[in-house]
Amino acid sequence: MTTAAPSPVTSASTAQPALHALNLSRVYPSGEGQVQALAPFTHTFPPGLTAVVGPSGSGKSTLLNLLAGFDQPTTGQVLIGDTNLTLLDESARADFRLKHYGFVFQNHNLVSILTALENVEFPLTLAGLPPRERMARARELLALVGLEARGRHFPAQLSGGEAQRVAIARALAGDPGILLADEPTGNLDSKTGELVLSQLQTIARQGRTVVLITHDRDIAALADHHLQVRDGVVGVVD
Ligand SMILES: Nc1ncnc2c1ncn2[C@@H]1O[C@H](COP(=O)(O)OP(=O)(O)OP(=O)(O)O)[C@@H](O)[C@H]1O
Repeated sequence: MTTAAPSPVTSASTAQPALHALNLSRVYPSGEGQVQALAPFTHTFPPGLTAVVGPSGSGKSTLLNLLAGFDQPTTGQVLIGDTNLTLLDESARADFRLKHYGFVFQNHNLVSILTALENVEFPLTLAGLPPRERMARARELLALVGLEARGRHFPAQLSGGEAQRVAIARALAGDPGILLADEPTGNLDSKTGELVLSQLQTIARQGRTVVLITHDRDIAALADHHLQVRDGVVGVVD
């Protein structure tokens, strides 16, 4: 008996590599001295939704930037499956990110002159997918975030929550195993924020590793796993 392959939209199609932070730390120069933005920290981010909370300036974005390979650690490594992200040069890191990571930020950063559908299609165009395939996939992704009826709307015609859900659909275009979200609900009222969070939960339940930075404790409470950052020290909250 043959089993149909799972749709790439409903489950992350690539084998799910674990995301490991190994003795990861970051020290920044500050005036004459230094600031330890992140103290050495070892953790495996499991598939599912991990919320990272902590006060302003505690080191959350530093952690996310290191996990993404946007910034290089002072000590330690980021391992994704067999790949040591920290040892890759900048262009190889960018390449790896394109294939394995999706990003959602506080501002949805949608292109204002493109429709919702075209915004989701955009990374697929860059990836060289033929027009028919990329439109079909963009439609599936919009449906995944419950916005199949909004494909022709421009960002200015969408609510903040809808625009953020389009941004989530766009982040999933490359079928990444890892989704990093920095305050994606920061500009939304609490009800809309919970709706966006529920989309992230759906994505996480498909086997992806989703890391969510948030100031909002109610939003964080809905995650599967919890980390707290204080003065650069990361702790697991049970
Ligand atoms: N490029 C940099 N150079 C020097 N110091 C930095 C740099 N980036 C961050 N820092 C410092 O590192 C510490 C952690 O900053 P980080 O941005 O990670 O905090 P955060 O928890 O994300 O804050 P927020 O919630 O306000 O975004 C802060 O003291 C910050 O001033």
